[in-house]
Amino acid sequence: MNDGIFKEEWLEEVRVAQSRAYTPYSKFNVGALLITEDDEYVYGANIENASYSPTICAERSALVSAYSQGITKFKAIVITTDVDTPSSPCGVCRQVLKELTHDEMPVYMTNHKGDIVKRTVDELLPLGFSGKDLNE
Ligand SMILES: O=c1ccn([C@H]2C[C@H](O)[C@@H](CO)O2)c(=O)[nH]1
Ligand SMILES: [Zn+2]
Repeated sequence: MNDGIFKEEWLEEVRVAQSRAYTPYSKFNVGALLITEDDEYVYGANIENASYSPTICAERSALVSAYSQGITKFKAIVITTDVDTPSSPCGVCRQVLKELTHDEMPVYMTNHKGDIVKRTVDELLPLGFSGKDLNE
C-alpha cells in the first residue's frame, strides 16, 4: 500500500493487537490498531463473553481504550483477522467509528498475506446518522 499514509510496520503492530483477542467462543481473532495524530499506537482486540451479547469488537475496544486515555485524534485504523479476505468492520463498529473519528479517516482492512483494502469511514457508512442529524 503506497498511499503516502500507510506504514508497513502497522501490519506487525496490528498482529500484536490481534494476539490479545479473547475468543473462547468464536475463535475468530480480530486485531485493531489505531494510529493517533502523534503516531502513537492504541491496540484493540475482540473480547468475548459467555453471554455472547456483551462481546466487544476489536475496533470498538481500540476506540474506547483510546478515549479512556484521553486520546481522541486519529490518523487511521488498521484491522486484521485470520481469514483470507480482509474483513471489514461490522455495522455497530462503523457507527462508532463515525461518532469517534472523522469521515475521511482511512480504514485499512488487512489479512495475513499482506493484502490491504482501504476505505474511508464515510465510504463504509454512507449517509450515516450522526449528532448533526439531531440538531436539524
Ligand atoms: O467488525 C468486527 C466483527 C466481528 N468482530 C468479532 C466479534 C466476535 O468476537 C467475532 C465473531 O463475530 O469477531 C470484531 O471484532 N470486529
Ligand atoms: Zn464490530
